[in-house]
Amino acid sequence: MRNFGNQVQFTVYQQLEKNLVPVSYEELEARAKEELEAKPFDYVAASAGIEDTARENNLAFRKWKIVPRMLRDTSDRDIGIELFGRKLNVPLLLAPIGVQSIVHPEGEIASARAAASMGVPFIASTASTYSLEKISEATEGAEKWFQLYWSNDHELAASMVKRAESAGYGAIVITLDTPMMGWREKDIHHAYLPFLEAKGIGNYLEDPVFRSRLERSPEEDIRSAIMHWAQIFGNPSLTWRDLEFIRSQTNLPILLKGVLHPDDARLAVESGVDGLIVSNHGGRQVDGSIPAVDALPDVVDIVQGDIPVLMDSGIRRGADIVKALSLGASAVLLGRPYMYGLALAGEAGVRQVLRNLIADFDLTMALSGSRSVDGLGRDLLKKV
Ligand SMILES: Cc1cc2nc3c(=O)[nH]c(=O)nc-3n(C[C@H](O)[C@H](O)[C@H](O)COP(=O)(O)O)c2cc1C
Ligand SMILES: CCCCCCC(=O)C(=O)O
Repeated sequence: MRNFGNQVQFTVYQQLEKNLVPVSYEELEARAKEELEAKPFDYVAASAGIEDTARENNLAFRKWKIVPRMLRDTSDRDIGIELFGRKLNVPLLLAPIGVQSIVHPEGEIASARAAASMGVPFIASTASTYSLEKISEATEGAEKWFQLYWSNDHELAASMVKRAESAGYGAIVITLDTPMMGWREKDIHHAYLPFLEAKGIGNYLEDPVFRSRLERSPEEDIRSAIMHWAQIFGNPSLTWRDLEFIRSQTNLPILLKGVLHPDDARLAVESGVDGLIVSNHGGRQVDGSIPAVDALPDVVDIVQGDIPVLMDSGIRRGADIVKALSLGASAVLLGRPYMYGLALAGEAGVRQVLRNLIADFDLTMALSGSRSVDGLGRDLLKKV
């Protein structure tokens, strides 16, 4: 994408087009809170424990300061990157987020379409409302990845991976940090989990292995299907050795999401995976864990460029992307902000969130003295 973030042009655009969603993240969240019922809003917005990690994910970005460079001719810019042999318009993907229909009936279909229209890969969650095939059909030809929740039924995990490969997904993201859900006090208070409704496990309900485990079809007996899901969804017994099993199921690139410790990053490289996503799941799993952006430099250092390192957890503005890339991330994943855009205005809302973020990134990169993502490095940052 070239020269996207001219603020004067953007202001003209805002005058011509209706502003569907607030520009500021804080207002976006506040408006989503007004729009949604308390249970789904809290499911999206809240995190584990006292939510220190969720808060610090954002604050940690603000401790890294950009030291902009001048007189570097940033008139002609390109924010594109190459990842796994494919060109991306921008170093940004939509993070896997399950059960999106709790905020908008079109759920993942709307988000994936918005992402496709901006050239941003969508990462479909195992826990999607819509099946991975339906998401793929709705965005034919667009780059998208599949995120695997590795259930304790290995045949089911293999089936999900095969389905993703047949449906045209370009990479498999295995999420490691959620073999069980974290202690999320608001959800426990509301006694709410979206997976206890049929739409919450939509992608599972269309899986042939999942269906083969049920005595009666989900159409006949949805309660038993949900109870079965509750027994199989997580697998805390997994170890590094188990990765060989998924590797044997697919030739697609495999990324591990949820790595924070440099020793795990080393194990990941040794295990032969193709990429890492430094993430603390938006603070939803281990409250008190290190902010993702603070974990990033040590992971990048230990990986030494052997495989790409992506990151998420706390990306809110263009400066956050500039900082993550300067610390060595190849790309970042956007989470909650797009869910709020979806809640407020469906596909168009997600598109506007993306448009604003990408323009902010392009502009901030240029004003920091870089013409391209390659120009971003640690020399541009100071931690205070
Ligand atoms: C409502 C919600 C559902 C999520 N569902 C998934 C999921 O199904 N799979 C997954 O790997 N991560 C999931 N995540 C974590 C995101 O992929 C991402 O790591 C996180 O949102 C980043 O934090 P941020 O949104 O605060 O930036 C979910 C996050 C939220 C907020
Ligand atoms: C696969 C079962 C749990 C999905 C939880 C979705 C999720 O990641 C979240 O943070 O919520």
